[in-house]
Amino acid sequence: MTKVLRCIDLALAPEGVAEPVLEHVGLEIGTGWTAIVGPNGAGKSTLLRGLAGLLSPRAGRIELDGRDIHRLAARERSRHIAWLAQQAEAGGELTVRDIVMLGRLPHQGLFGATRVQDQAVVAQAMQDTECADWADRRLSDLSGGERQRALLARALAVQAPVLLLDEPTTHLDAPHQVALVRLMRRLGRSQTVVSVLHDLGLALAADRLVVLEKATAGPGGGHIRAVGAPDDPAVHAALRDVFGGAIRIERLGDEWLALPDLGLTR
Ligand SMILES: Nc1ncnc2c1ncn2[C@@H]1O[C@H](COP(=O)(O)OP(=O)(O)OP(=O)(O)O)[C@@H](O)[C@H]1O
Repeated sequence: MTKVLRCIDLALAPEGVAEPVLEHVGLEIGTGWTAIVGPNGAGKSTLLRGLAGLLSPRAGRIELDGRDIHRLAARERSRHIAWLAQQAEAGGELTVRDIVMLGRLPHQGLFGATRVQDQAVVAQAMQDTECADWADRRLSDLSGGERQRALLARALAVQAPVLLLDEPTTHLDAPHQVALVRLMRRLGRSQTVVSVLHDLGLALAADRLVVLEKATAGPGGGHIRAVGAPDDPAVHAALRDVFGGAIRIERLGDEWLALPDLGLTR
């Protein structure tokens, strides 16, 4: 099973943007759950889109177990790398079950015949994201959080060794955020799970954080400020720096908490 993503002196820019927003990215991401964090506009989604093979590098390259991901056939790449986008799709007339079944497409034959095992994988993915109860409803009729869970189920249904999730907790209530964190930790035991997260409290539950820093002036020039485990002091220092002192990081038992430093007096 392929598992290791490696960025080598990588520069990336969104489509149509002249200057790279991220430069000199050197990073190796293997099995486990990795959270990408950083300020708005630092390039988190751009990095994730790059890892998914959706952007051509402006410099350097990205390898999956030593193979340049841009040399993989699209179908092969989509079997190896599953992807949840930041912007939820409307889904048209498709039901939740139809949408989740699309996750099996990279594994199906020429005529897309659904196999018994595909149905079992789809059922499991809907169970893992708690959307089995409304499997026959149209995606377009669901609430924001329900839709997010259905699209997450589609990404899970790919059963790819690499799972890339851009803001997967968007629209989720607290119990479903907790369930998703537990799921990412569980999947990380055998898969390479990478998620962009704004909620630093959730990100500190990951095996590893990648902290991005925005360039001090003007567009472009974003870079990796720190990579490490949630208890790594260098990661804490980087988080405090890139968020301009707006957060405090504290330990509570075995967990690390990131709290907004509101500075309120009552
Ligand atoms: N289509 C685009 N056209 C022009 N600039 C873009 C485009 N998409 C992104 N950018 C710019 O690229 C930079 C990085 O954007 P990106 O979406 O990767 O940041 P991010 O860290 O994910 O931000 P956020 O936390 O706000 O989601 C930003 O300065 C953004 O304005």
